[in-house]
Amino acid sequence: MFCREFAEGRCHSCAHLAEPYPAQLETKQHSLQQLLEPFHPEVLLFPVASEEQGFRTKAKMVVSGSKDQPVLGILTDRTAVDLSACPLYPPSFAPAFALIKSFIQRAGLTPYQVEQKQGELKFVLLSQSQHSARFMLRFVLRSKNCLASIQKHLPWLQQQWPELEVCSVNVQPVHMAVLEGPEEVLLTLQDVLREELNDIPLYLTPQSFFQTNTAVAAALYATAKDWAEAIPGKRLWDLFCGIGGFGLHLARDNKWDLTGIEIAPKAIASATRSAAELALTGVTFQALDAAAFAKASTCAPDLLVVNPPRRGLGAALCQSVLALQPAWLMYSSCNPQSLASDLAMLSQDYQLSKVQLFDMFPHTDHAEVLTLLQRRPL
Ligand SMILES: C[S@@+](CC[C@H](N)C(=O)[O-])C[C@H]1O[C@@H](n2cnc3c(N)ncnc32)[C@H](O)[C@@H]1O
Repeated sequence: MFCREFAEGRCHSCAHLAEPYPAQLETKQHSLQQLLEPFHPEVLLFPVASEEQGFRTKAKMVVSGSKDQPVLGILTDRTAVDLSACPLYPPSFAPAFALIKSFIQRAGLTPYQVEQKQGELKFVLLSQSQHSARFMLRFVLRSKNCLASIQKHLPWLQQQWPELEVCSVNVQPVHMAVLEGPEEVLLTLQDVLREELNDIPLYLTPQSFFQTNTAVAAALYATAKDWAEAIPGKRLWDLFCGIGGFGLHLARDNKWDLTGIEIAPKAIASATRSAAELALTGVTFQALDAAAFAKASTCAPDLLVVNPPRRGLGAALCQSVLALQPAWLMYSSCNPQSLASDLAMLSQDYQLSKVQLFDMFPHTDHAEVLTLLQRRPL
């Protein structure tokens, strides 16, 4: 894949872009094998490859430059690098970024300048449904000072860009490297972007997590469903369920009674909507802290699915899992290091049965890893 910003040394986000993709995958698999060697995995499957470009369906752009010449991309050593032609995004993103820049000019949105603590527009966040090709756009602002201007000019943007389905403003007043704040102001009638993976409807909302590589996420959920098919039992928990990707795939044919737990209420509303659309019975989604839920539970599921943020499960939740003793544990991780720390605790009672790498983040050192663990015989 050719990238001008990489070739000319301005962007280093894809650290391994110069290596042929098969070699990148081989290196990642080798690192994973070494990292998980102490846990003696019974089966280490071949990695699931990604498309080499056009796979990233979610963009987080720092806005810099000026309101007349905005730059969407990254800031390295205080230099603005425009990434609106980044080949990681599908081809439909470049024209969308061009429209967003015109909109910034029209609405007079001054980019936030970190050094001077001046300006309003911090980030632009853009997601696209690969099912409908429609977009969700979010402006992260320092305050609501520009809100009226955004509202005034939004009909122009919608007219130019009929695929824009959801638009909102996030208010992030704090001067620190936090991407978004708690307050979200919805500007369109639609508040969800419908995605569909393996015939499962998923509803993306402004403040809910969704995977960055939709095609690899589809393969990940399909594999999780496959692995779960051979597992006996009825009770399934999906902790850190987000908008329900894992749980909904597994519960699709009503084999499992599913409890999905997630901290973000909007994500829980999305997951509940999908379950209703699929007419699933025996499914509950609740907005709760996963560790508190597990600690307060006395009855273990037969299969526990976990997909925590980068920090992993941590000691408290691992202790709850060891106390509950579910027969099977499926752990999907976006951070092999925290996965290994958690496995160091869990492996006292669990055998690592299967491992597979899903290359959600090509050209980087990051990897998504799906693992299946079975409780050792008592
Ligand atoms: C890596 S994402 C996985 C989401 C989902 N499983 C998916 O496939 O899209 C981690 C999720 O954990 C949620 N989360 C973070 N802290 C949490 C907590 N303490 N309890 C429950 N959920 C939490 C986040 O909101 C996010 O949706």
